Amino acid sequence: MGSSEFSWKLKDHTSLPKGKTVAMVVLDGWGETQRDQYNCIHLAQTPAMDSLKKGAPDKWRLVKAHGTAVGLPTDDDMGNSEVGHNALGAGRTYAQGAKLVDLALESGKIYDGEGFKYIQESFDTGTLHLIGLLSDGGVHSRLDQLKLFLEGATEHGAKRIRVHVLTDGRDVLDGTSVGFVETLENFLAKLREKGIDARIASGGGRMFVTMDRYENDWNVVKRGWDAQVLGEAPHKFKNAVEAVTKLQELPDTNDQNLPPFVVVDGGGKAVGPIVDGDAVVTFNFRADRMVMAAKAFEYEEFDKFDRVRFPKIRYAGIIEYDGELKLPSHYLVSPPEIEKTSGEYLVHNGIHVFACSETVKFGHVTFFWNGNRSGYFNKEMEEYVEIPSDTGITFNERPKMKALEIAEKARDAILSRKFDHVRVNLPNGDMVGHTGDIKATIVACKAVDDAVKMILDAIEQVGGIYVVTADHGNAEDMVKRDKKGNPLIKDNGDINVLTSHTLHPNTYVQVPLAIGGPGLAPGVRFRKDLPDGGLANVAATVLNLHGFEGPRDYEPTLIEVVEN
Ligand SMILES: O=C(O)[C@H](O)COP(=O)(O)O
Ligand SMILES: [Mn+2]
Ligand SMILES: [Mn+2]
Repeated sequence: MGSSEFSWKLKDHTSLPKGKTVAMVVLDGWGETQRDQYNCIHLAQTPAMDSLKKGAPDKWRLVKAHGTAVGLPTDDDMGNSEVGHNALGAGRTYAQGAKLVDLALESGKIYDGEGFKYIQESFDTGTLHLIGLLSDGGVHSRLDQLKLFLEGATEHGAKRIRVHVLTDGRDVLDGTSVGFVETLENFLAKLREKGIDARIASGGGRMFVTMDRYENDWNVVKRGWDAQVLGEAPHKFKNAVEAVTKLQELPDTNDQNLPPFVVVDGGGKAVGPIVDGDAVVTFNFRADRMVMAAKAFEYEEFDKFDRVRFPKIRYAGIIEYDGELKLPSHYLVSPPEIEKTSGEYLVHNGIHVFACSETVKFGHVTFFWNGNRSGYFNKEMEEYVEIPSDTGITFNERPKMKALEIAEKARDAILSRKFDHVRVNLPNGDMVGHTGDIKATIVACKAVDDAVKMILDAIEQVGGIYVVTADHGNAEDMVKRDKKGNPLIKDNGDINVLTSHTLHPNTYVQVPLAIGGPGLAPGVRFRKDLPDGGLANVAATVLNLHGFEGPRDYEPTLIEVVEN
């Protein structure tokens, strides 16, 4: 075989042995920053993670998990699970959805593609519906992209437009949704001045309406379907600003879990249900929380809930959400082609893989890890275990989530000696951090630490190796800060709670990376020459620990072996 021909076979590492069980533990939303009263990791008892830190600098270090280091448009973009797990699994960074949609809108190429031409067929007689997350969070979508697309679509023939908004408060501060809705309303008013019939037709909070993920709770998608397609919701308003303002006043309600509403005309009739002949575009560029809605819009055969009406529409995603399922079949921008991920290399090189998390993060260690592909590479070599998440609650109500159950599965997988690579995501720091509940987040961090301990103990027993890291920050800082890093305090003395991931001014967010275990060969330590290493460097590092060199096109390994 010529040297230019591709082979899945990895080169043997020059000095590191094969045959060690490697536990790959990802702490979701666990960053490193100052240890103050807003740092829930610091406030919690975390002896296992604290002891790993003592290994610095040879066995514990920080890695970048935000911005361009994970393929986001700028270094002012906080990290997130999608780009973090993509980088961890693929060993390289890719221009991600946010960036690809930016480029397609900027160049106008978005309007030349098959996907746009497909929906354009509806513009003469039908309505163009846009459904997605309304904020500038940049994790799932961005308002500036929505505005550009609205403008472009009208220039390319759209005459009647209905926007179905999902309020955020999770990637941006809670309470900001009214402002985003106002901005959009003003923008649509300008389109109306130009003769375009453009309005907001429905809405609801992202965690309660439409944006469920990994099939945790189809009721969430159903609520969206009822409002967007059927024009039915428990709350009816004359306009969306009034809707969001009023609904927020309900007890225990915030932007994330706002109940669904529809906008109605003077006669009480919904202004924008989706009907035969319409076009629908979901404008979130991130897949996980749009896949379920995409299935509802696309699949003829569908039994997840009663759709009542299945209109004959032209549906496109702003991007393709699942390359394996080819979902949706029409899309406006091609997704990053994430190929030859470390997970695929592992199974081609005889490594048995076990991956586990609970539902809300299950796809992170499978779908995202494997380059946005659902399913196994090789069923004989892999086992993916999903522990059902609690549904119908916000996670501050049960902050321990399923951390213990995940750790038990990982422990059993390690002790069974059937697997060489045991990968888990521990969701608590992130999922509870997003609720903004500091007390609950402290409990969450302790639960994560207990889980880490259980996994490290199992690794100890089998003489294995552990790698512990995180995908981005969240629980380590729960307050919104000014540019200098000082907490922003409201007039009434309350803090401005930070529900989103973190991006610490000056240092930016960095996450820990620790290696160790009895199987780690003597002399293995972190290199000193890659201080800017990021999550994408972890894949080659892990392949080394399995006894292989990383592929040549991967970001370099973070470890070296020195003579003792
Ligand atoms: O989808 C979410 O829950 C948040 O927008 C981002 O969180 P994640 O990137 O950790 O999933
Ligand atoms: Mn995450
Ligand atoms: Mn998160």
